[in-house]
Amino acid sequence: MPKVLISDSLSPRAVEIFRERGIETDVRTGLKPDELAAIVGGYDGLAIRSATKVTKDILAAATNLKVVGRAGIGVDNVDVPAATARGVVVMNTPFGNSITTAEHAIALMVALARDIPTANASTHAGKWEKNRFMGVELTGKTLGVIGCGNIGSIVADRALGLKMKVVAFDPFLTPERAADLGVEKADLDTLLARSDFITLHTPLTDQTRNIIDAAALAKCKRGVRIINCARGGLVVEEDLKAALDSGQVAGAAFDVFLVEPAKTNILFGMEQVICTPHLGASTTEAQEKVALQVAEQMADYLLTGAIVNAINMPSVSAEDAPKLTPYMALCGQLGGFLGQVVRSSIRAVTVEYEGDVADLNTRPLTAVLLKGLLTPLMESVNMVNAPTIARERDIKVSEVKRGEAADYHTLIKVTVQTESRSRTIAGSLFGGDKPRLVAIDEVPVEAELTPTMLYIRNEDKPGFIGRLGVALGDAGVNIASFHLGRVAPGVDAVCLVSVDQPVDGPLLERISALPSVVRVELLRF
Ligand SMILES: NC(=O)c1ccc[n+]([C@@H]2O[C@H](COP(=O)([O-])OP(=O)(O)OC[C@H]3O[C@@H](n4cnc5c(N)ncnc54)[C@H](O)[C@@H]3O)[C@@H](O)[C@H]2O)c1
Ligand SMILES: O=C(O)[C@H](O)COP(=O)(O)O
Repeated sequence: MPKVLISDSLSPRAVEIFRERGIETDVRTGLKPDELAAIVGGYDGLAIRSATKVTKDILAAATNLKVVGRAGIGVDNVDVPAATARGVVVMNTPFGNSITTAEHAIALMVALARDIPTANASTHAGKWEKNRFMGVELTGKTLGVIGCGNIGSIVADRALGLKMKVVAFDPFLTPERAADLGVEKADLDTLLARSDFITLHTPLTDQTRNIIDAAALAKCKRGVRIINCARGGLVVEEDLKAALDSGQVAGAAFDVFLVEPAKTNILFGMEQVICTPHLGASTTEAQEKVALQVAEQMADYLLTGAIVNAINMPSVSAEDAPKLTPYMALCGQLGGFLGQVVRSSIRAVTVEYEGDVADLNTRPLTAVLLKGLLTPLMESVNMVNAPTIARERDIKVSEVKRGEAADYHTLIKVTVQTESRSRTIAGSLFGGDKPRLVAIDEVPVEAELTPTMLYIRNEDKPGFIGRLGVALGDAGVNIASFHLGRVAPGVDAVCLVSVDQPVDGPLLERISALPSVVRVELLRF
């Protein structure tokens, strides 16, 4: 039974779902990195929010870990490349807290416009400073949205409802989508120059880090107000402080900080600054949604292999997972076969999917195939990291799909181009779910791949089969199945022999010395 550790504060729905699905679940929040490292090796899944840092060291200790589930959006607290390298799927819940976070941004904008936190504190203190607080109206004002994805577009929608004008800067926002949303697409400088309020909703990337710095702030309207509910690091906090001091920026509302948990910060104590402790996603509704989603997604993956919302793997629906299972086995075998016979470095891999299989999601199949191909050549390859390893090694991987198959209702043909030559192998499913090899280098040969096999290339001459049988028999090796293939009489032939006993080096040498044998390989599956 798989085991999951919940290491951040998740709604109890997550535990209920894991347990309903038969997954043993422990909840241990607030662990220090060394405490987490000490126990994480015992778990197949790790469910987190933003507090747990899933570093390289934690992943190295997580020897059984198969999946990290982020109940939320940002995965900047997870070392995704390290997880990928170790074959750990990282998944998030990309929509569960979007509305709630957008509402927090709007709440902060309204609070900034009317100075609500300071007025609240003053009133609680019995001061009744009615003349001290003079707000600004939102109607007719311009809101600049930096990053108009899920959350940014909800913020834009709500702001339009408040009768604001919305200008959006997002290189990936199409003009059609901007028109649908009712926002004006603009470049960053235009947004900065026109906005009365600016709200940030991008992930933290190399392009967005410090996107609001002293130079950007200088391009803003004097008296602009800035809201950041996305990630600390998008705004240079020192530059913002200087702009607040000079009056260039009238106010700022921050939910996220460069260093979190933010126990001290250069912006703390400034009257014009509203701060919340990363509460964007903290509503009952959003936390129920993300906990439920992450638990379902992780349970599906651990129990059925279905993959949804993974950052480092193509999706596989629960409906597709059982259909893909026999093809996964076939692809693993085809890749494994080629990986054991190639002799020089691989330049390119082409996978042709024909017939029924062409209608399926083939990306996971290619990933499994690459795993099979690379496993004999290097250590620690799995279907999560195999595509990355192939890319890093400059192996060009391509897929071709054809709805029609010539001789088989479903066919997967793999061509590996090495420095010196190309090799092709093809396989199909017999009876809907039994993997079968059907051709090697265009030579037809129908064979089930079993744990120990001899792959022999030979000249098609009389006497070969008898001599091979004698050699195996003399060594006490029983033939379980024997498959021959040739293009035409007398030309090169292929022989695949499944054997019941181990084949040692001297026996292999004896077989390769037999007349007519061109090459012999011992294959393991
Ligand atoms: N405060 C919180 O509690 C909280 C809650 C949820 C999400 N978030 C954060 O909010 C951010 C946005 O989340 P989302 O769900 O809207 O993500 P999203 O992926 O749907 O949208 C992000 C948008 O940013 C745009 N973008 C990327 N690079 C850009 C660039 N250089 N300049 C301008 N735009 C760029 C993308 O095109 C995309 O449209 C994430 O960083 C997420 O972690 C914070
Ligand atoms: O990226 C997110 O989903 C938010 O930052 C929410 O983080 P949290 O789950 O720690 O509140």
